[in-house]
Amino acid sequence: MRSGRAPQRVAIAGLGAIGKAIARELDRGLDGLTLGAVASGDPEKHRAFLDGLRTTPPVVPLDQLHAHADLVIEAAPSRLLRAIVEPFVSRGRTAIVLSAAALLQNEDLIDLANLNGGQIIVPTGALIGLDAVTAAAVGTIHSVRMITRKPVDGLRGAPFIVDNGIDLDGLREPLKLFEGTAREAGKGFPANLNVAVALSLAGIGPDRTMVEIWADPGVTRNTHRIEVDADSARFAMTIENVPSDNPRTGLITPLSVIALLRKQSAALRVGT
Ligand SMILES: NC(=O)C1=CN([C@@H]2O[C@H](COP(=O)(O)OP(=O)(O)OC[C@H]3O[C@@H](n4cnc5c(N)ncnc54)[C@H](O)[C@@H]3O)[C@@H](O)[C@H]2O)C=CC1
Ligand SMILES: O=C([O-])CC(=O)C(=O)O
Repeated sequence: MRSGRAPQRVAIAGLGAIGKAIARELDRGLDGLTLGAVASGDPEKHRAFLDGLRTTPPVVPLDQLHAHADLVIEAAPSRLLRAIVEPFVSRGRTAIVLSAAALLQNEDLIDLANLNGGQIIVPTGALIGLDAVTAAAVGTIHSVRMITRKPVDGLRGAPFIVDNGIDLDGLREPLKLFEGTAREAGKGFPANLNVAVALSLAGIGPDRTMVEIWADPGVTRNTHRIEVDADSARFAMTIENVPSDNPRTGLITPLSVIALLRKQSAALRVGT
C-alpha cells in the first residue's frame, strides 16, 4: 500500500458475473483495498464461492453494507440501485454503479451525493471511449450515436421485446429492434443497454444520444460501436465483448471496475 493511506473497505452488492470477479480480485489483494462485506440475493447459492476465498467476507443485507465499507460496488439487479447507493452517498461515501440505466429513474441520488459530499462513479464498464467522450464534452459535441449488435441470448427477456411480442427464435438475419434515444433504450433494455446510458451521461445526455439495437444471429459477441462528432474531434470506436457466464454481460465489465479500483491509489494514473 502507498505510505500514509488507510486501506479503503469495499462492499460488493450482488455476486453475479460482475460481483464475483471483483470479489475474487479483491481477495487476491488490490493495493490499499480490502473486501469489507458482500450482499447476495441468495447467500446459500454462493456459499462455496465465498468459502473458497482466502478471507471469507461477512455476508450482510444490503442496508447493512455501509457499516462495513467506505465504498460500494453496485452489481445487482437494477431495481435495487436506490437501496444500495443511498446509504453510501448520503454518508458522503462513494458508490460505483454498474446498473447505469437505473440512474435515469433515480437522478435525485446524484443530488443527494452532491449535498453530502458523496460520489457516484459510472465506470466505462462494457463500453469503450468514455475518456474521449468526457474530454470532447468539455468543448461542444454535435452528435453521439451508438449501434449495438447482440446475439439473441444477450437480449432475451428485455421489456421492449416482451412488451412488443417480438419473437427472436429462429432469427436468420440481423433484425433492428430499436432506434431512439438512450433514455428510451435504457427503459426498454434495462439489463442490456447500461452502456448507452453511461455513454449519454459522459456526453450530451440521454435525450440527445441516439441508439440503434440489433439482434444479430451472425455475432457471438456483444458489439457496441460509438460515433461522436464534436468541435474538437470526430471519432468512431467499436468493442466486441466476449459474453461472461451471464450472456448479457461482457467479460470486460468487471475488469473495467478492477482497473478503476487500482487507479484509486495508484502513484501513476493514465487516462482521463
Ligand atoms: N455498466 C455496464 O457496462 C454493465 C452493467 N451491467 C449491469 O450490472 C448489473 C449486474 O450485472 P451481472 O453481474 O451480469 O448480473 P447477474 O445477474 O449475473 O448478477 C446479479 C446478482 O445480484 C444478486 N441479487 C439479487 N437480489 C439481491 C439482493 N437483494 N441483494 C444482493 N444481491 C442480490 C443475484 O443473486 C445475482 O447474483 C446488472 O444490472 C447489469 O445490467 C452489466 C454489464 C455491463
Ligand atoms: O450494456 C450492458 O449492460 C452490457 C453489454 O452490452 C455488454 O456487456 O456488452
